[in-house]
Amino acid sequence: MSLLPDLPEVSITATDACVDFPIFDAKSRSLKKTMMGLVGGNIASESKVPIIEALRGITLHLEHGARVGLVGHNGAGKSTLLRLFSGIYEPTRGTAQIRGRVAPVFDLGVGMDPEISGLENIIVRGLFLGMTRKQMEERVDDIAEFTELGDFLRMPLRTYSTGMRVRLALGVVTSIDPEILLLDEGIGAVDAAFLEKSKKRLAELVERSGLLVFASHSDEFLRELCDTAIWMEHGQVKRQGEIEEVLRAYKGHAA
Ligand SMILES: Nc1ncnc2c1ncn2[C@@H]1O[C@H](COP(=O)(O)OP(=O)(O)OP(=O)(O)O)[C@@H](O)[C@H]1O
Repeated sequence: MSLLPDLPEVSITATDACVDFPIFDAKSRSLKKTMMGLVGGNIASESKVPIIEALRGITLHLEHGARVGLVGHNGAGKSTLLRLFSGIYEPTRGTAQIRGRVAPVFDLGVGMDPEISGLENIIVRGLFLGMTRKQMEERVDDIAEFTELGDFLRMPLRTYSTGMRVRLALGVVTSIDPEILLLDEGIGAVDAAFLEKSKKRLAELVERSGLLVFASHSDEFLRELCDTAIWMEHGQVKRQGEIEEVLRAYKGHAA
């Protein structure tokens, strides 16, 4: 962590940050022959062990009020950037300073226990996202109603279908009050009517979050929740700016 003075209360500041993944069990000969594709990070092959340079030279500053969409091809570095912002990854080189309470929403199922009931999972998942037990107890009835799961909320989570689990997870996630909300797309498993209902709650969640970074392949969702965007390519920031402008440049490049 670097010592940067006078940063606002809620902010993300990265300076020349890199994240490398050394791959110890790769077939290095075939890797060297591989052409650089459109998809994926950069593979450095000068060293004995191939290194995937998932993020390279990331320099950016985001403050309270920022609503930033992340776009880019598969493997461009969007999820790795979100993990860097959440503190899950430390930069291999450079610095990343995160100020504020972070709610990382990457995998809706993380933090859920299959053996306990839906109601108990609501509390546990809330704690995992940085809420207190008291806050979650105050919200549990509202979340229960939103999920429309009825008596199933008293059944162990392992008895739920995928869509039922997503309903529960979305109910909890959209009830929290984060300072920094990091969203990775992954809410496709619910039926259309429930998704429509969730969009409103998601929009309200974003409204009360201090700072949002949202990785998605859906232009519609990005436009709904974000006003600026970052286009990632091969682990680098290719473009950053107003959302329509970045989407246009990204789409133009892909065509
Ligand atoms: N744990 C890991 N170990 C090794 N390489 C990884 C790991 N996580 C990501 N990578 C590599 O880092 C690069 C960036 O991956 P990342 O998951 O950040 O991409 P993404 O933009 O989120 O892609 P997608 O749109 O497919 O989710 C890719 O080349 C990927 O192979």
